[in-house]
Amino acid sequence: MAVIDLEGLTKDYGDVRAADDLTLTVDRGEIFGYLGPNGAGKTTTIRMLLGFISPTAGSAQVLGADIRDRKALLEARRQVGYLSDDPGFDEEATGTEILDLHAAVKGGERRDELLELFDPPLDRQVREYSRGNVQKLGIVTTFMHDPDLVILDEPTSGLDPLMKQRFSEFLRAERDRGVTTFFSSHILSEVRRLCDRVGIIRNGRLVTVDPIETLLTRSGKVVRIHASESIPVEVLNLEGVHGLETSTSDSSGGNGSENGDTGDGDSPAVAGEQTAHFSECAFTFTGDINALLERLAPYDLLDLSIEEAPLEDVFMRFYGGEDDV
Ligand SMILES: Nc1ncnc2c1ncn2[C@@H]1O[C@H](COP(=O)(O)OP(=O)(O)OP(=O)(O)O)[C@@H](O)[C@H]1O
Repeated sequence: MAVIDLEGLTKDYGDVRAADDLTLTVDRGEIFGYLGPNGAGKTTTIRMLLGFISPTAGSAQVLGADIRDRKALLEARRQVGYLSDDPGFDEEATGTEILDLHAAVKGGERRDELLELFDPPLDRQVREYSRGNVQKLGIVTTFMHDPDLVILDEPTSGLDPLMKQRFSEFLRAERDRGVTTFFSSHILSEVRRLCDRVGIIRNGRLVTVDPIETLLTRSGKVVRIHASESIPVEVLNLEGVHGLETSTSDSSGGNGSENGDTGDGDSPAVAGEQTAHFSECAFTFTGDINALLERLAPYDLLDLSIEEAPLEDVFMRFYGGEDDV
């Protein structure tokens, strides 16, 4: 069942189209990552889903409520937890006072349990809080009424690595209980660790919505080879070799070069002024690993590593090119 359902959702601020024809669904029990750089339209999308601003066009449903139906959305929002990128707590109030207020408005049956995990200094005024403590207080207010859906806008900003880890584990446990998470972020490593599917938004438009594995598969592997002998570069004239960098201690091959995409199937793997041989190389590989190993089999390798490409590379692939990626 779709917990969030966007259909052509669009928002204009004057001349700025902050959200452009967004269509996607988030299913029950899913952690959905909503990735994009600053100004991409993430917060605008979230604010429409919560009814803070109205769409210019299109529609959306949250827990079955049409966001344009004020009464239905208010009712649905009782089951929603929202962590803003700027919680805007009353600076004069203490943590305890803020939690009491939230509990009075929406309930707080999980308050104590959450405070065991995320422990802001409750007796102090929020004005004395560090960014991380504000965030911890925000996490408690978001989950304390045991919502079915949580919408989190950059939820880990300010948290130290230990707290980030704790928050990740907590979100996974919530998912196992059937809680749905819509998680906006520009931090790719945390999306990789946490999310089941990822939507990438850029200039208000959804560039792609994919399972995280698909993004990682598309991004390929980083391959590094170290050989005890010189290998002809032609060996890597293979579909799926990108950004080949070679070096050699061998006098026959020069000192190294970057060859760019080589294995597109049509063009020769090595054109122009590359080394003819290499003893060390690194490249991104989106092709068939078996074909690569077959090519390398005749050579004496000292080391071979095949690692997942950093998600940053995936991001660059979507953001680095032309407008209509
Ligand atoms: N109230 C507003 N009036 C005019 N333009 C706005 C308003 N709010 C946002 N925008 C513009 O809409 C676009 C999307 O902004 P939005 O805050 O949704 O992006 P974001 O992805 O959440 O960015 P960030 O990661 O920086 O929070 C930006 O160009 C922004 O300048």
